[in-house]
Amino acid sequence: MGKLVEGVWHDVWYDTKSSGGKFVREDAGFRNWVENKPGAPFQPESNRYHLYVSLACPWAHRTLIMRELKGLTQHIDVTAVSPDMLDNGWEFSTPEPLFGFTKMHQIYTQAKADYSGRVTVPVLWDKKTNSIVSNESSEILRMLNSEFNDLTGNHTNYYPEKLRHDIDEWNAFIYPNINNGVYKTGFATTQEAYEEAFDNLFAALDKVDAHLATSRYLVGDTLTESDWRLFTTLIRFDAAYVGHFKCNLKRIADYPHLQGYMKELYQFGNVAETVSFEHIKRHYYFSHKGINPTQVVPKGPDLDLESTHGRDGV
Ligand SMILES: N[C@@H](CCC(=O)N[C@@H](CS)C(=O)NCC(=O)O)C(=O)O
Repeated sequence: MGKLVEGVWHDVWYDTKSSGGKFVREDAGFRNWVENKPGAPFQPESNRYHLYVSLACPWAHRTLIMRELKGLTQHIDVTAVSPDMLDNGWEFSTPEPLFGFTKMHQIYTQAKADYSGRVTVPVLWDKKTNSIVSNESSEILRMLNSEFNDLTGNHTNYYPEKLRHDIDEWNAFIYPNINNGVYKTGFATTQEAYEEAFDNLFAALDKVDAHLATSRYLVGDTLTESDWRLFTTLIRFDAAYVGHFKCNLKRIADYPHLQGYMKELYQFGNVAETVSFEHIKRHYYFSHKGINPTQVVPKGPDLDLESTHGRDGV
């Protein structure tokens, strides 16, 4: 774990001292867009882009899901990093295919030799300009959702115009309280910061569970990007966050509606193939030595994800 400072790798853990024990996530550094319009520098083209992900990472996972849902698997290839993120940050267990690099920070300095900032996944790489289009998953998600439609013929829209208000509202609620809420709970270094994040997280899960009692998905009966953004945290919850991040008031399996909802999304299309509990458990329990010094990875839990989700009547 570390960061680049003017192109040089430094091994440093997150600074929580300057924020009273609270974990504060840094903004992404590359914010360009693939756009299907004349003259745009990043055009949607088959085999032009490469997606670097971690199968453990919830932010990267949502881009991987969108790539599947939008029929982009034969147009955008993927490289997954090793689940172990230690002194060198994210690494490749075998050299990655584009340059033969063994470390993710080399991809960043290949794009910008004097880059300063954290080296995060996902990264959408452009083979044509030899640069990073974006390392912000929420924006990569939108590009995959809409900009490659002419190429794939897949016009399913997970961010439709008429539902944007509700989708934006759910995203604004779920990101700080749930997606990042589990990290704020797990990375807190004071009792107060931990308890505040913990209370906030479970209040948010209670609210979503109650909503799902009468609503098939977050926004009525249409599956939207908000569902996929929530899903990647839910699917990691019982396997990693309950134990490793001490998010242990309840498991998702204890929630009457969240559990069935999560199972329905898991069973949707090829989504199950994007989920790797091996990477998820190994990454969290093995990489965060400050939290789990023995690096022992738990064998369980036994998750029941294949049985009927029971959501058809909602
Ligand atoms: N804003 C980014 C956040 C991505 C992110 O924080 N990814 C984590 C993995 S789950 C990471 O790569 N962390 C490495 C680090 O912070 O040094 C996004 O959503 O794309």
